[in-house]
Amino acid sequence: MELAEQLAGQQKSISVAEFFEKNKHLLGFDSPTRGIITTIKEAVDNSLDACEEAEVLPDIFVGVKKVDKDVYRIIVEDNGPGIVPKQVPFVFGKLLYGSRFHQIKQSRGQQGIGISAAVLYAQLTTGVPAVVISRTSYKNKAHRFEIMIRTEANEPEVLKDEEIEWDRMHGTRIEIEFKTTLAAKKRLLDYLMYTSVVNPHARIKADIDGEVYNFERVNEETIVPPKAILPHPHGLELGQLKRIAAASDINLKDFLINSFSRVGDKNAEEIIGGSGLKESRKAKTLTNEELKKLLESMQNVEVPPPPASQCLSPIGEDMIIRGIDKEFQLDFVRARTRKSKVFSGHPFIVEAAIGYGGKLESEGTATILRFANRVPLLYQQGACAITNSIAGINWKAYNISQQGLPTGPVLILVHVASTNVPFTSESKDAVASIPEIEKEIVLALQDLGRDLKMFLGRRDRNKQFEERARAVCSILPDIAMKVSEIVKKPVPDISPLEGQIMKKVVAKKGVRDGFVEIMLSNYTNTAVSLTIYNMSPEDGKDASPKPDFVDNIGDEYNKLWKVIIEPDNMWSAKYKGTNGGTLDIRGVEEKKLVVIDLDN
Ligand SMILES: Nc1ncnc2c1ncn2[C@@H]1O[C@H](COP(=O)(O)OP(=O)(O)OP(=O)(O)O)[C@@H](O)[C@H]1O
Repeated sequence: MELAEQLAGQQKSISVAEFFEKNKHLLGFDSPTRGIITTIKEAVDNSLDACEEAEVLPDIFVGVKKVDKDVYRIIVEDNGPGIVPKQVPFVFGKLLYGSRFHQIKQSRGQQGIGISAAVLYAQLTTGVPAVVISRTSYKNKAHRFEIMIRTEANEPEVLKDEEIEWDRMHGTRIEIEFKTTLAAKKRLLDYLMYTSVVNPHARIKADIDGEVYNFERVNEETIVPPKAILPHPHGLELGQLKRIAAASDINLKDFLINSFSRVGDKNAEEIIGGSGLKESRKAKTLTNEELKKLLESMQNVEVPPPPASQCLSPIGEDMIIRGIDKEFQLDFVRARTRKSKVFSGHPFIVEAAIGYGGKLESEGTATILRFANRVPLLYQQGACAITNSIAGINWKAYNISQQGLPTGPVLILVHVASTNVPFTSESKDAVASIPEIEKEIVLALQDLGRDLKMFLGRRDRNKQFEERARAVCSILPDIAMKVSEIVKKPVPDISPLEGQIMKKVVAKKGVRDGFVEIMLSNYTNTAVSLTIYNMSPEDGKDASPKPDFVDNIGDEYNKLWKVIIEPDNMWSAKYKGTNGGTLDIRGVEEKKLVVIDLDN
């Protein structure tokens, strides 16, 4: 037999499941340690996406349990809308099956591979089927499935499907067993923490081999789910245009207006004019050559950018700051949400934050948190446009040291949200280098860098001032003593002077000529909003100014004033009495307050 014929006999098509079984690394299953993180990430992404679509506040449980020497059971359970029973086998047992591939909107999942790839990985390493429980409403019973994938056909194989009682009203639970280790526990916890930072509306509870971790929500509002938009003429490729045209039965002008984002009467006419085609032609009758001409004209005509506000859901500056505050207690945090921009017809928004101090390591590379569509990116940091953009900034201009990447107690967060995040591979680890996106990242970080520089400058000035003031205050008692010896007078009280030098709030209380006097001076640089409590036997009815509140406690009266004192200003109150009682000041840090009792 001739070689060509021999080879012809060996040719056969392979299923996508077979392909990925051989090329697990492409989907993020390159090692058992990584497999556990990828599985949890895929399942948690799906849970968050599903909750967002159903507008419920996510309550997610993540469990990792050792069942044998090197076999762990991974559990992810959510309170989302659930999945109708007839879809369950396809969602978990067929690769490239999903609801989002053709939708143009921001979502975590896109390809319809993620969770079925985890099922595939499990059956490859342990041969144990995936268990899925799902319930769509309290009116329906939950279904429990045992599912495997028939790899050669890329079709699900349902080993069991039964109705069961389940305490969740609605939601989905997946249990997968595979060979792995817990070597990546730290990274897994980082993933959960980072997920919680950018999803502050989610509550995540994790039980990692008996140790429980809670990531609480700090926002009780659900996210407004992004809406799908039509494709934009500038982001289109010939194959897509062919598919859309084949499915339409209307004339060219209506086809352009109805099938594409932001195309109206005027630019539809312009596109048709530029293509040399007739307006009356039906889109589905266009030949390949004619479609090419149409596409060229679509890309040449100016069309307003796609409506990003509908299809994207940025986290927002306030929520980013709250998310960071929740998990990292820092001395400084600022965030920026940039305006939406477009690359190749795809809308995107860059958000960024910079944090400083707190418990961040003072040495070594800055903590960098990368996110795409609210999902933390944990691998391939070096290959990511986010990292490259950070390294490309001159951080020294913002008083941050740098060795390629910035170093020191700095946290940098970057979130790229898009209807089509350009990842470098299917495992969605790194954002590809797209000039429009990189430019936005750099602008956001430079803007934040300026804020950080101002904070550091102020902090250094304060530090310097405090050191000097402390030095002066340490010699004041000696000076007071010496002067009192010379002038033969009692040693004066130097506390008010100290307050003035150290830039504190000084509160004084004393009885003079049958009146109780309370005096406050603000020597700090900022206005202070204080609550003053004075507990004494006098009811203070004649007090000037009148207390905002008086509470009778036993034989005494607690008088309360709420005041705002500007820097270098003072406030005082006076009432008839012979016993000043006690003075308690709230609203200013203890280290910034001096309270002096003039009678003691
Ligand atoms: N917990 C869940 N609740 C409701 N629907 C779900 C859940 N998990 C998966 N789905 C549905 O199953 C589909 C397939 O999920 P899968 O993880 O395979 O792909 P994906 O999330 O769409 O994309 P990607 O491969 O990019 O992660 C989803 O598009 C969604 O419609």
